[in-house]
Amino acid sequence: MEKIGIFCAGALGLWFGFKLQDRYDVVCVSKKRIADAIKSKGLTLLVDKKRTTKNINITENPEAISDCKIIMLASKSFDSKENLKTIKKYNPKANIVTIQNGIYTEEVAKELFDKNQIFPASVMIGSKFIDNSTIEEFLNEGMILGNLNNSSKAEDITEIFKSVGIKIKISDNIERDKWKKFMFYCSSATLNSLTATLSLYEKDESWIVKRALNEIASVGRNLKLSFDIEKLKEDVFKYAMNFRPRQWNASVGEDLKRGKKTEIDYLNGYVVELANRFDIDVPVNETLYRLVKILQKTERLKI
Ligand SMILES: NC(=O)C1=CN([C@@H]2O[C@H](COP(=O)(O)OP(=O)(O)OC[C@H]3O[C@@H](n4cnc5c(N)ncnc54)[C@H](OP(=O)(O)O)[C@@H]3O)[C@@H](O)[C@H]2O)C=CC1
Ligand SMILES: CC(C)(CO)C(=O)C(=O)O
Repeated sequence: MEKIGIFCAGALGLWFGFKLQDRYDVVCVSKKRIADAIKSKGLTLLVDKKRTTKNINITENPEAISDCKIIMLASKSFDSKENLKTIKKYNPKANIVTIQNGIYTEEVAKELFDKNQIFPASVMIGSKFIDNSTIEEFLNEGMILGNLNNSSKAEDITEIFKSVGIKIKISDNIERDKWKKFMFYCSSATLNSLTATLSLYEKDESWIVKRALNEIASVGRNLKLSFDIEKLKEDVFKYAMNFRPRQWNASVGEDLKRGKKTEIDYLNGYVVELANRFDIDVPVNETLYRLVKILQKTERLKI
């Protein structure tokens, strides 16, 4: 049986660990506070107020990933480089699934690993911490997985996820699908993080979503992308206008509420960085970016 490692399992990584351990040999590597809590109480998943608790294999020792065939990197983007180096140290031949929002982690992974070991995923599953041993699923629209080299391994990994009931599709162009999520995040999820809005189709929200997407497309036109950024922009806008979550706690907002560092430098901050490179103005993305940075400092949203 394939052994699967969830490296740096937090809100989303633990969700995957919870599902995958039903059929596979899974080890989650987490911070000590989380590993200790789950070892003593089990991991509880809350879905629509229903609680299920399971015992999962969890440790804070990174060596535990050394015999895993598949490793899901589940840390935040700002930790990607360091954690990919740790994976390389303990298991240089592993197949690595990257679930980070944004497009940065795969860039680093390509520098450290062979392309056919990297399986980028775009995840539309929302999970947040209630406490160190309890997570809540608040959104489940499934995920898309792809690979950087044509290989049948992505299909095998997809089957593993499917076999435990995870909604998953295989991508015919994972660069496009990662950008799709990146554009949705920067235009819409950052807005949810700042305002708690659930209604992107309303006048004020759609005004921001549209302009943020136009700016990202203008930046994207300067890059060598393998897809039509104008079409993707239209697709993301349509998706956002039809998005009807009952609950939505975007991760940047969750981090602001907890007084934790956010991934904004790799989201709207990355749009700003690219725009500066090409001398383009991206005022809506830059404002969203700077607002998150200010809130990180003032802790105004901290509960
Ligand atoms: N949560 C969600 O709904 C979604 C998240 N994503 C993406 O998934 C990624 C993970 O997000 P999320 O689960 O919310 O983030 P979390 O912060 O909840 O999880 C990451 C965990 O990794 C831990 N960590 C960091 N370094 C190490 C290490 N060396 N050893 C052990 N643990 C470590 C962190 O600890 P500490 O907190 O102490 O730093 C944290 O507990 C992000 O890139 C996000 O963009 C994508 C879709 C949805
Ligand atoms: C929950 C979801 C899918 C959209 O906001 C997400 O990617 C995140 O918040 O990190």
